[in-house]
Amino acid sequence: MLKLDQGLIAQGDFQLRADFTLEAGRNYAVIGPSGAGKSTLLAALCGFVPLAAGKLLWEGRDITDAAPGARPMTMLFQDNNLFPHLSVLQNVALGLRPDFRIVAKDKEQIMAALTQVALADYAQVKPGKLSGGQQSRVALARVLVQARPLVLLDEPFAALGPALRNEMLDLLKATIAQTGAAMVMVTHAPEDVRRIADEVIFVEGGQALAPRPAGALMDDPPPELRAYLG
Ligand SMILES: Nc1ncnc2c1ncn2[C@@H]1O[C@H](COP(=O)(O)OP(=O)(O)OP(=O)(O)O)[C@@H](O)[C@H]1O
Repeated sequence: MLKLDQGLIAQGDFQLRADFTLEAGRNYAVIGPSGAGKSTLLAALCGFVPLAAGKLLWEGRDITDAAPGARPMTMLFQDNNLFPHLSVLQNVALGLRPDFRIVAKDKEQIMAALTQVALADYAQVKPGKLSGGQQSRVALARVLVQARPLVLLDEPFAALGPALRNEMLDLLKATIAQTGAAMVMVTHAPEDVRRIADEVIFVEGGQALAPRPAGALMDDPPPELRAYLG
């Protein structure tokens, strides 16, 4: 589905090599030490950082130089990226129609996404009136309406307490699974890996290793991963 072919990502003096394929509908966790390059890897996949070498292929099509908005993926940002002056409905609508030209069918789709995240009654409310968990659910609804085949998340829900975080991760997994999208999530928490991931991309020593099945890897981690997990 998404192939990073002999990829090299450079940020100043920092370099990260990555060569792997992501399959449709799978959930991937990206883990590794602080500063190893997890965020940089995500930024390169979604086009905020160009590849210094190598190619990015989507179903065989070269998207190495495609602009972020032209890629088959969407990103859920840690801070939710909600606009305070817009209503919940308008914030979600931005995912569908950046020009706000919403027709009846779009509104139905937005309300369906808000229903999925249990916020249908909050469509006209401004984000500032919502709790942290509710704000995260608005951001998730915006991802859902975009219906892209790949969803990237960089430490989502980090601002939430443990119980709410787990609730959000479960909701995320269930709703994304309904769309059939694959998910790539950066996380620092081993328990998130077990909760959500089919496979793990371990980033360390200037390399993003190819995905490995999560259960087996976490049950019997290789020495570098064991050192990271502590
Ligand atoms: N804009 C930039 N210019 C130069 N170097 C950068 C830039 N952004 C990140 N880096 C460097 O790239 C390296 C990887 O950073 P990155 O944030 O991707 O790591 P990370 O694994 O996500 O870390 P953390 O777990 O702490 O968030 C670091 O050495 C960082 O200093």
